[in-house]
Amino acid sequence: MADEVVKKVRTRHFQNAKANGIKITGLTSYDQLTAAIFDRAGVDFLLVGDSAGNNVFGYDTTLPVTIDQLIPLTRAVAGAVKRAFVVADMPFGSYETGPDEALHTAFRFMKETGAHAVKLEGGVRSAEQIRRIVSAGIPVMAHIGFTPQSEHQLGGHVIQGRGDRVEQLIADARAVEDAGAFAVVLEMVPAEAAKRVTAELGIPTISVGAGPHTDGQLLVWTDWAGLTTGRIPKFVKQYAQLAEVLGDAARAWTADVASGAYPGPEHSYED
Ligand SMILES: Nc1nc(=O)c2c([nH]1)NC[C@@H]1CN(c3ccc(C(=O)N[C@@H](CCC(=O)O)C(=O)O)cc3)CN21
Ligand SMILES: CC(C)C(=O)C(=O)O
Ligand SMILES: [Mg+2]
Repeated sequence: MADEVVKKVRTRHFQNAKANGIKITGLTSYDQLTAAIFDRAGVDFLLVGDSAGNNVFGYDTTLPVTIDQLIPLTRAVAGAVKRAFVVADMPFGSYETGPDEALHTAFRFMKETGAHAVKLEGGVRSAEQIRRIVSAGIPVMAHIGFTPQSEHQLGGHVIQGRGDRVEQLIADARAVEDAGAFAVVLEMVPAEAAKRVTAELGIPTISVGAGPHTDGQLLVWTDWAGLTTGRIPKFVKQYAQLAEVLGDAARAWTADVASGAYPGPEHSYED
């Protein structure tokens, strides 16, 4: 039987979705098993986030994550999808010094992983980096509002764009659109601020903790699936309780091995 032909998600899908009022969905993914599951379920894009720092490597923040750590994870995700659009997150320290460094990093992800786009943090401060990467033919997803790579400067996990500071958020949004980003993630901003940005921009907005009035939604998969055991943000809705499921399985297995219930004859080989 011939392989099923699937229409791949492209940047134009993001644009068409905004034009037609169809919501865009994204989850993070760091491995081929979850990538294939989310792809088959119809999630539009998979972000190989530097949140791998917390979720794969066990760091407290995303700051220590390197390009060399993310490349094999991104390759695994890109290799596992048939339809989803794969975005490679550029880690802290891989683009801030200027457009040359940013383009060099973007080239590494595009050549070595099979990702379809890159993402980097920052609005006005990252506009020249975005412009240079886009000029080389690489789609860029921007990320403004709360930007985890600057959490020490921002003073922790603080909601951005409240009150008067909505003007800075709008300036950041305009700067990334003007620089050529095809979409922009808004993280931890008030719903009304995200609504204003969404109305004022031509490119789609993706909310992660930015309320319902954006063109799409994104969550960190381990938060969303109840695998994260630490503090999870208010904006997360858990769609499964994987930590509980796996903990129960591990306890049942341990007990079965202790009692001799596992392995049974059906799990053992004949001579
Ligand atoms: N999208 C996203 N960004 C992150 O930076 C992030 C995640 N998800 N998930 C995993 C960890 C956990 N993080 C967080 C971020 C915020 C809160 C939190 O509780 N925030 C408060 C609002 C901020 C405050 O006033 O402290 C909240 O009520 O949501 C918790 C964990 C950071 N990490
Ligand atoms: C939370 C999203 C936007 C992210 O950058 C990540 O997972 O690394
Ligand atoms: Mg990130």
